[in-house]
Amino acid sequence: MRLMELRAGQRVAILMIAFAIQLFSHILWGNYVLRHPMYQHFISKDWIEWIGIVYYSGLFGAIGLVLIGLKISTNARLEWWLSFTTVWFFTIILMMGAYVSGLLSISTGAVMVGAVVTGMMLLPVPMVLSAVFTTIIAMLVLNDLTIAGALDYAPLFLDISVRESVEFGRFYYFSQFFFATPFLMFFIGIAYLFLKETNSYIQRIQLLNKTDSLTGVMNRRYANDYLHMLLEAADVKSVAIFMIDLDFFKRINDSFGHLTGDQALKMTAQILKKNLRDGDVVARFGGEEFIVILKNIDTTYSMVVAERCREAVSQLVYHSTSHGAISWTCSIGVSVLALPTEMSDQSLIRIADTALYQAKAQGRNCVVLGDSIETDMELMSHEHR
Ligand SMILES: Nc1nc2c(ncn2[C@@H]2O[C@H](COP(=O)(O)OP(=O)(O)OP(=O)(O)O)[C@@H](O)[C@H]2O)c(=O)[nH]1
Repeated sequence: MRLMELRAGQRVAILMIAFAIQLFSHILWGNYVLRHPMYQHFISKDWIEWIGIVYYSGLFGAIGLVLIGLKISTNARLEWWLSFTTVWFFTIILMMGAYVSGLLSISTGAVMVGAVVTGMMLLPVPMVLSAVFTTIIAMLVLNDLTIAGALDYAPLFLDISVRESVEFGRFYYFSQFFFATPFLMFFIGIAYLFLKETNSYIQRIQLLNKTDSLTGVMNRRYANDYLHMLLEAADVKSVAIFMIDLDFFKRINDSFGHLTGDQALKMTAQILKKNLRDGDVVARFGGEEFIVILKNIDTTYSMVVAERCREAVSQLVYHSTSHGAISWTCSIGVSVLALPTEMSDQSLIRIADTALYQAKAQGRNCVVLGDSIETDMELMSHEHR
């Protein structure tokens, strides 16, 4: 189950389960401290009882919100109210807890930051931000009242003379640590899941952006970018491209249907990949046209590889249930270029395209090498005109 795909109610439920666990751990802390004479002179019994009532009510409220969150189906209005109630319920109880245990304490700081970040991942951002701004203002006012002497600082813990002892110091910091840790673990866990999911979405989108959905090989945009990058790369000595076009493909579509045509395209893409090295790029350039881009390869070897691809395509057979065995061929135009060059990537493609037309004119199912020097001069004078 992905975090980002959860319904608003489910998100509220996750947040409230964590909150309920946190409140329960605070209640346990209160009961433990109250029962141990050693700690009793460190804490205010009245305040612990007061915050105990708040936390018990919070615990039941959180459980109620979990149940409502899991129960409501997708309903924009209900979801809005549920998220709104959750944000403010969470904020008010946390504010009360922060006041009694110290507005400037480690646990308050950790929860302030963590709650905002996690809240923005799970709940509507404007709601969370409005709660954050209100909390900041409330904290400023409470801090000011504390400084002015109208309120006690961290009233849960007893008076200043006790606060100065080593035992109290240990008790206070251990308590703060205990208050902050479960919250922090939850925040870190949610942030980790969120980042993991975001990264996998980004990778998926990047992949979809550069692959052809039918055949699974790269798309034309990627091929153009890659070729452009190769021509500029300092460590590339030569580039070869094959323009590959299936022969009489219209006939396959017309005689056996488009789905069979699609199968032929997929099988062609796969066999081309199989006959090339890992670093070579195969992309679908148009309808029934593919481009192959190879680097650091000479003309002789390019022709060997192109011939191997042509041969492999001609041996493909698609077994159709209604039409039996279907096979097809392809024509290939090759252009090879030593680098560095003044020539553009588009010129290199045009040379291979011209060679491809020649292959079609020569009867198809063959490989023709483009005359890069002649075409090069022609194209360059064309480009400079
Ligand atoms: N099934 C299928 N067919 C496609 C796709 N894209 C293009 N085509 C078909 O590919 C065919 C290309 O036909 P033409 O350009 O006339 O070329 P051809 O029949 O292959 O003939 P030559 O290239 O001259 O050998 C058309 O019928 C297009 O409809 C596709 O994604 N799937």
